[in-house]
This record gives sequence, structure tokens and C-alpha cells, in this order.
Amino acid sequence: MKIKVLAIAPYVGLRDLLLEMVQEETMIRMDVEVADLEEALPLIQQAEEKGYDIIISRGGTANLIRKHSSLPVVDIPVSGYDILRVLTLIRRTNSKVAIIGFPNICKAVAEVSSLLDFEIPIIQISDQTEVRGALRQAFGDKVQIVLGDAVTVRAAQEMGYHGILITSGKESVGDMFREVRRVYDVYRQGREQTMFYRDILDQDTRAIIALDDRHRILFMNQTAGELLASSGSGDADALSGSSIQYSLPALYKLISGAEEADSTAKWSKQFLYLNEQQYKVSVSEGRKEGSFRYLVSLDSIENWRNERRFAAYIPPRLTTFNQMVGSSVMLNRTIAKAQKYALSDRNLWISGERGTGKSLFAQAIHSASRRHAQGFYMIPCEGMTGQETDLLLKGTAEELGLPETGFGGTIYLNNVDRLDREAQDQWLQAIRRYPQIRFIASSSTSLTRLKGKADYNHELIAALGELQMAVPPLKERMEDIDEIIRVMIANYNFQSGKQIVGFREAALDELLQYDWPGNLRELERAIHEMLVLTQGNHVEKKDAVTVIEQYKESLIADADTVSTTIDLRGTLEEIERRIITYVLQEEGMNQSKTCKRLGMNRTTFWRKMNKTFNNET
Ligand SMILES: Nc1ncnc2c1ncn2[C@@H]1O[C@H](COP(=O)(O)OP(=O)(O)OP(=O)(O)O)[C@@H](O)[C@H]1O
Repeated sequence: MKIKVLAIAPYVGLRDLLLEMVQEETMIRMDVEVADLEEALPLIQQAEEKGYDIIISRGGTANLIRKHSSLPVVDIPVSGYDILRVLTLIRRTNSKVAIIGFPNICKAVAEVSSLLDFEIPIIQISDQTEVRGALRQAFGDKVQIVLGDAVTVRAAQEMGYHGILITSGKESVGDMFREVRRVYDVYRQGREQTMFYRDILDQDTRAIIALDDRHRILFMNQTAGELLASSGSGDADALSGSSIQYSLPALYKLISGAEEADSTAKWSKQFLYLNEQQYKVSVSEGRKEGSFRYLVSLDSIENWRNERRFAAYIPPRLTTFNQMVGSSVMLNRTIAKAQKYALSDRNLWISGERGTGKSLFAQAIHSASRRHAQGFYMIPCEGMTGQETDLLLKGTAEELGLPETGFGGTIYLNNVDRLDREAQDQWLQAIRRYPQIRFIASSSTSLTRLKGKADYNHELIAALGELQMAVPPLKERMEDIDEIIRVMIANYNFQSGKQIVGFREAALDELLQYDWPGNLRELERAIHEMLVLTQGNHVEKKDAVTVIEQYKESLIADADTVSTTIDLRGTLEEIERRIITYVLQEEGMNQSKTCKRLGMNRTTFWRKMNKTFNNET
């Protein structure tokens, strides 16, 4: 790729020399314009848009361009040779000669003229505006010929005097090309680094805007650009440099209000509505001179809930009623009831054995409710600490609690029967304090049994059980198994690359004869294991039997009847293993929870279970 260069030549001869010499530069593509100071301005303003990488010019013109362009400007230098040439030219003249120039030229002239033993008055200027004053001074001193750059010579001619241009020779132009290559390397590295940081900022889902002390936009990332564009404020380029007073009036009000009240410390807890969406605003102040004054980040509440809060939040891709597999009368009746409850705002209690699909129902009800876009939190009642509950509901000094952010979605208290007593009171208070939130609770203990427990908070049952429904156990809707199998095989083939087409009749019979105490969770796991065992296109009876026999041996369904239903035959080791397997299943196959509940470490767990797992695989 070639370096694209725009050269502004202050005199025609320089253009020709540049065009001649650029032919030897394989890395450089150059356009040359002959222009004076005023003519140069519009050209350089378009240079960036036209894709030039570097501008080159000379003397005063280069200085002026530097002030008006963000592109790097490379000077065509005046070398000792150039000065030597011009001094040789005027050495024998009888006219009085003076030189006017910037310090670098004056210094070089002083050096060369002293070598040549040729005295020449030197008038040094530091800015283009001093040219005419310097000329007047020279002509007042009877100078007849002035040496200088294009601007000086042109001004001298306009004043009716003779001017001789110090031209740039081949050596100067050669030096300039070397400088162009060097500057381009540095510039490209800088540009790549800038792009790298820009990319990082553009990846951020927060809108990030840097403002100067007059609230003008210095920078905005892609999200901010999109936010402004979608609010009808215009595109990012057009807004850059303009005040946010009109494009983001709400933010403007917040910042100027805080400035007036001198209460910038409060910024960390502010929320704003933009485009009918709520955003959390953070503002930090720039400390360095010449940098930004405010760095604002706007985080949509949806993102903020998603990322800043613990894993309890489930993003909007929730199960819907359409995704519930099965067509039994039992399931359809339950779905019909749940669909009615989805239209209500009242709190709901879902009971049913473990693994029957209560969480799926809770999600489907939320998805079909009017609050479906407002978020769904699933609280695992057993694992949730009081501190986490407080963080969610009450927030901290820096962060608002969920209800304070205007949250009006659903909070699902999964296995609410397992809440400890203190947490029961905590949640009861929350339900009473935040009527805008809908609560759905689930329990595997029946409501009647729970009401019989003296140590459970009965007011909580009443507050959550405004509506009630039960999800039937799998054994009451065995007709659904056929359909569930089909869906699972399709998913499994997709993931494994196998081509299983179904269960043999005899294998299916095995499934239908088993009670499935662990319900759909257990069924899903068992079918998966059978599919793994299957070698051909059909799941054979032997595969089904192998898996189900293991389940029959080790899995016991109902938590509350554990002492009577765990098979106490065999060695202590075998009974122990059955108990561990039971708890493991109760904990949704979560080993750390199982270990915690049984008060054993992982190594012991693995040692005791080793045989069971080995047998299974
Ligand atoms: N109708 C259904 N069709 C297909 N799969 C289902 C259905 N209902 C539940 N499942 C599956 O069964 C498993 C258990 O479901 P879920 O977690 O909703 O049960 P649960 O009753 O809430 O369990 P727990 O009481 O342990 O919290 C999940 O993997 C889910 O995908």
C-alpha cells in the first residue's frame, strides 16, 4: 500500500521538481497543488476526506497548514546547499541585500555566509504576520533585494521591491521524502493504536461520551452514536463538537444541575430515561488539562441488571408454552390453567414433585404475561445467602436495589419451601413493600403439608399463594414420554452426529413400566444415557434395561419418605451410596451442593461414589 501524499507547493518550480523526484519513490503516491496561503486552506480541509495520509509543504505555508489540519505535515527543508546556491547567485551583486526568515533559515545563512566570508544582514521573524514589518524595516535601511521564502518574496513584490526566493533543491526534496516515510511509520502505528482503543470502546455495550467543560461532545463510542441516532438527534459525526444541551437534554440537565449544586458525588446513583429506556448514569471528571472534562457512561438498565447482578437474572430468552413437549390431557389442562394465570398480576404458588417442570412453567407464565419484557429473576431459595438477597432488594451505598430501579418483572422463588426462617421474613417484607413486582414461588412440598409446619411463615404462604397450581408428576402423564423421546433424539443426533431413529417397542415398554420418581429431569437424564449406549439406529431393550436398572437401584424419589423408602439391604457401603445418590438427585446432580448438605468433602464424595459412576459408564 502506498503512502498518499498531498503536496502544497508555494511556487511552480517546486511542483515540477516534486513530480520529477516522486517517480523514484515506490512507496509514495503524490498529488501536487501550487497554492499560496489562502488557496491552500480549502485544499487541506478536504485532504483527510480524500484519504491522504500526509501533507507536505514548505516554510510559512507548512506552518499555517499545521494549524488547520489533523494530518501530519512534513516540511520541505531549506538545506545548506539551497542557501549556498542563492548566496553564490547574489554574491557579486552591487545592490544591498538582506535576508528575512525563520530562525532555522537565519541560522543556516549565518553559518554559510561566514564560511564564504560574505556579510549579509539577517532579519529574523518568528511568525508569518511579522513579514511586512520586517520588509518595511529592510527597505527603510536601503535594502534593495530581499531573500526569503515564497510568502516574503510575494510580499516584497507587492510592496514594489525585488525579492529572490530561496528555492529547495534535490537534496532538500530527497530529505523530505525520507522524512515522509519515517513520519508515516510513526503515524500508522499511532493510528493503529488509536483504532485498537477505539475498537475496545466500541465493543462496550454502554454508551460512552467524553465532554469538554462547555458540555460539547469530544468523543462518543459506537453505542453512544447509535443511541443518539435512534433518539433522532442526528448522526455521530454531525454531533461531534456540539453541546449535549439539545441532543441529550436530560443528561445536560443532570450535569449542569450537579455543577450548580456542586454535588457531583451523587452522580453514581443517577438514572435517566432516554428513548423510553432507562439508563444508569456514571460520570467521572477528567483530571488532566487538555483532556476531557466529563466522561459519561450510560448503561441500559437491562444490561446493568444482566451484568452487574448475580446469576439469578435470566435474560429474555425464556421458555414459552409452545416449547413444552407433550400432548397428554394432564399437561394440556395444566398449560391451560397456567395460561390463564399468565394474564393475572397476582402472586402464584406452583407445587409439584421435583423435576416436574415447575421452573419451566414459571418462565412460560412470565413470557406470556404483560411484564414479559421487564426481566425474570430466578432465586434458588436454598443457596441464596441473606447478603445476596439484601444486595438484590436493597442495593448498596453505590448501587440501587432492584425495586428502586423501577423493576416491574417477575421474581421466581424456586423451592421456596427451602428458605430459611430469616429469609422467609425478608421476602415477605419485600412482597409487601413492592407490589409492582410479581412473585411466583415453587415448592416440592405440598401446600397442605407446608401449612402444617409450625416453623414455616404462614403469612408468606398466603402472600405468595394468591393463585395456586400443581404440575402433575410424570407418572400421571406417561403418554408424553413418546413425544419427549422424539425431541430428545433429534437434539441428540444434532449434537452427536449419530443417526438414531427411535426406540424399539420393547425398549419403550421398559420406559413406560418405570415410575420415574425423579420425573422429567430423571427421564431426560436416563434417555440421554440410553442414547449414549446405543450403537445402531434404534435404542434396544438391553440399553433401556441397563439404565433403568441402575436408576431403580439407586434413586429414591420422595424426600419426605426417605427413611422408609431407601433400600436398607446390603452392606453399609451400599446403603451409604444409595443415600448419597438420593441427595445428589435432590440437588439436581450438583455435587458441591450435595457435599455441603452431607458435610463431606469432594474427595470423600468421589471415593464413596466411584463404584457407582464406574458402573454407570
Ligand atoms: N414439558 C416438558 N417438556 C420437556 N422437558 C421438560 C418439560 N418439563 C420439564 N422438562 C425438563 O425437565 C427438567 C426439570 O424441569 P424444571 O427444572 O422446570 O423442574 P422443577 O419442577 O422446577 O424442578 P425442581 O423442583 O428440582 O426445581 C428440565 O431439564 C426441563 O427441561
